[in-house]
Amino acid sequence: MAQYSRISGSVGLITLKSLPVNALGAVVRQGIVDSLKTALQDPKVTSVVICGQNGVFCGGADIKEFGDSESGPPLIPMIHAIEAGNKPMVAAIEGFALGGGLELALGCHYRIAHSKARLGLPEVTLGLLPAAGGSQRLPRLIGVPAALDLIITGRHVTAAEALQLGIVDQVTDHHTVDAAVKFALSVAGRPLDARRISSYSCPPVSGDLDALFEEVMRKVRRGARGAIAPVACVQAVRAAATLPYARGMERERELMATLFTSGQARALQYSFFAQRAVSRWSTPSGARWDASAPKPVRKVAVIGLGTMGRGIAVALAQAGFPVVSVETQEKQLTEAKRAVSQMLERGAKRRGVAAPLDKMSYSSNIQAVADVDLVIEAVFEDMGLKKKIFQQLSAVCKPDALLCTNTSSLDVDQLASQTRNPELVVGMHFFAPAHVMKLLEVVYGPRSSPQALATAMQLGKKMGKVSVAVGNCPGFVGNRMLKAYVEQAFFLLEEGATPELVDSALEEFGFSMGFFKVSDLSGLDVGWKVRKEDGLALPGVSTGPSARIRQGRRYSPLGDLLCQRGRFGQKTGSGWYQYGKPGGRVATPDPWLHSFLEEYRAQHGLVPRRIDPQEVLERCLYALINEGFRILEDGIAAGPEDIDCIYVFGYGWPHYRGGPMFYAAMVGLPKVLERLEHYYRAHPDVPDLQPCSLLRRLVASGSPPVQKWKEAIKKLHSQL
Ligand SMILES: CC/C=C\CC(=O)SCCNC(=O)CCNC(=O)[C@H](O)C(C)(C)COP(=O)(O)OP(=O)(O)OC[C@H]1O[C@@H](n2cnc3c(N)ncnc32)[C@H](O)[C@@H]1OP(=O)(O)O
Repeated sequence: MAQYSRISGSVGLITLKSLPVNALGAVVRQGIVDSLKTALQDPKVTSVVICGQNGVFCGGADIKEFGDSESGPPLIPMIHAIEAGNKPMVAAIEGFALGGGLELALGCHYRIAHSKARLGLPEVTLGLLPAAGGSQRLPRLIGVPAALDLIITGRHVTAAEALQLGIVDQVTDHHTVDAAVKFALSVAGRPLDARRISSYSCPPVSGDLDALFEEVMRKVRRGARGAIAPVACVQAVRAAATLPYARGMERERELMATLFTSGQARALQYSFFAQRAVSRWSTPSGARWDASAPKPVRKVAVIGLGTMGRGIAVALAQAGFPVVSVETQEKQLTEAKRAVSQMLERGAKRRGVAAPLDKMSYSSNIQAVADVDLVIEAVFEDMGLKKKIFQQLSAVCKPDALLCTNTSSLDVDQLASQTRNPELVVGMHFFAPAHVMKLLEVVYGPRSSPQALATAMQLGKKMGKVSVAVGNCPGFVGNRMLKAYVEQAFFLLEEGATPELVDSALEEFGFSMGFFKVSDLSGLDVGWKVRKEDGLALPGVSTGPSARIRQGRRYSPLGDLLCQRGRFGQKTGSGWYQYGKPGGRVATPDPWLHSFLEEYRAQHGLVPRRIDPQEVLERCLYALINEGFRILEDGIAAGPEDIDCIYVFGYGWPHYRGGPMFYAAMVGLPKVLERLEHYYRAHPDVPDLQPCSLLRRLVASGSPPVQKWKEAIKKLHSQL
């Protein structure tokens, strides 16, 4: 709702009231329309202030209402009525003015912001554009280049930057509504024509306007990789720059209509709520986020300063934690100190703050962690080494310290069993580079206490990560699913595809890099080492029937064969592609590799066939999705939102496709099932293609929408 009152004798005060962020739902819009009418009709009122309750101006349109048929007064005429009003309207901005919230403020004649407020038009992140006049008013107010920057990126600006850009008229450190009322009293009776932004022309740009838009559009298309909203944002701003306001608004409406009904907007809005849903974690044993208080964490340690350890230490220091970093190899320690300081300085420069160098301390002695509240072990993926470290930590640390491992796939419970307090052991699986990547898998073992899980989840949140609680199994969620995808990519090469064909299909889908390019970048030797440890990559079985079978199922030794030839990817100058020189970064197709594949197929009696991009997508993505269903069935992830966040924030799944499980729901579960059945018939020696029983049961129960899977899975489990 919106509450109306009159204060200071002559100021009408409209307060938006809709917890938690005063979103502009139907009831709020109705309240504003009614309050506005009262204020404009009351002869005692000479000016009006619009504010929000609880220190928040407005978080924008109510995203929860987007799928529903529209009810209540529409936003655009409401904002026009505010702008057209004959009494000065002042927006009192505290907390946030985002999306429709900022558009509402832009309809006002003046804007006063608290110094801690943040403003922005983040609609692009929801697959939309600022379509309540924002794309037309903002460029008229602050100019085309600055408006393009804000609208295309969706970034929030501080009140200080908003003042500098000309979005707000005044910034206050005091009570914002009081300041706005005082301001409203001072402007009462002043003419308003020059304050109505819709009547402005965009300030002229220096240089050629067409050239500017062409350049921006080129950049946006390159960066968007198939996302349609950023492109529509540019088109809408171009309309503001080239058309009268009314025609610009028509263009804004047309573009919005296309976006609004697109699958991309639905996916991004799903993702918005999924990110919030994963913070409300639960485990199969009944532990829950709202019943488990985290332990206080004041000081943290990182063990091992390789690439991962350095990134984790930087992320912790940037989040304000004092960090003790332990590295026993002196040479590595010296290098790491320099690298960590550089990373902190670069990050600080980018964010315009002081580098938190004073948060870091270093040691080559594990005793240095004696007084910390939480340790993150980040040494090599070697179970023997990790076990030894956990034994040492258990002896050295405070008895109530949380011991975490950054393992990407090893058994967290085995490590817990090395300690005095296995309930205080959890996995914190970061993604490289750990100070950049948003994802954190928090892995609970069978003995991890709810409090340990809650503490790691909260630490992740403080580090700005999307933290997802997952159960303990080889590869957890992300890497377990990836295995099925990688396997299909190899099999497709055996059957006739090239790395270029597979990669271009995946890149066309929206991944920034296809699997083979990623593999060259991260180093083929990484997977080879794991396969050797798992008993898959065996020396001396390059021919005969056993060459392509391991542990009773189809196996492709192609990756192992490249590694045996020293082709580790970019670092050696060749892998699935060639790079000209070791360390080269530009992938070019490699004739040697093509001949090698031909010889390999001939040697193993494989008759190559034409493979189309659709098959690449179906085989790679549906195999991965099928494993996702198995993970849900096993209770390793609590719901599809958890898997989707993991893939969007950790594995480069295109954000505008929501994540693999959302994508499966969009494609249609019956279709995913039918294609998996088809491929499993063709490849009965590939168990990953055998449709999982949960997928079958969801299809049999009518393929509920993805938001209802959690409920459906619970019901299906209870029927077993
Ligand atoms: C014609 C179309 C015109 C306009 C289009 C739009 O306005 S689209 C909406 C544009 N606004 C946004 O994109 C803002 C989205 N919200 C946020 O970025 C953050 O929520 C915000 C406001 C910065 C607050 O962040 P904070 O970390 O403090 O809280 P949290 O994100 O957990 O949100 C709290 C709960 O509020 C719900 N919520 C937030 N914004 C909206 C919204 N616009 N509509 C509906 N609900 C919203 C959010 O889901 C949280 O609820 P929960 O039940 O906990 O999930």
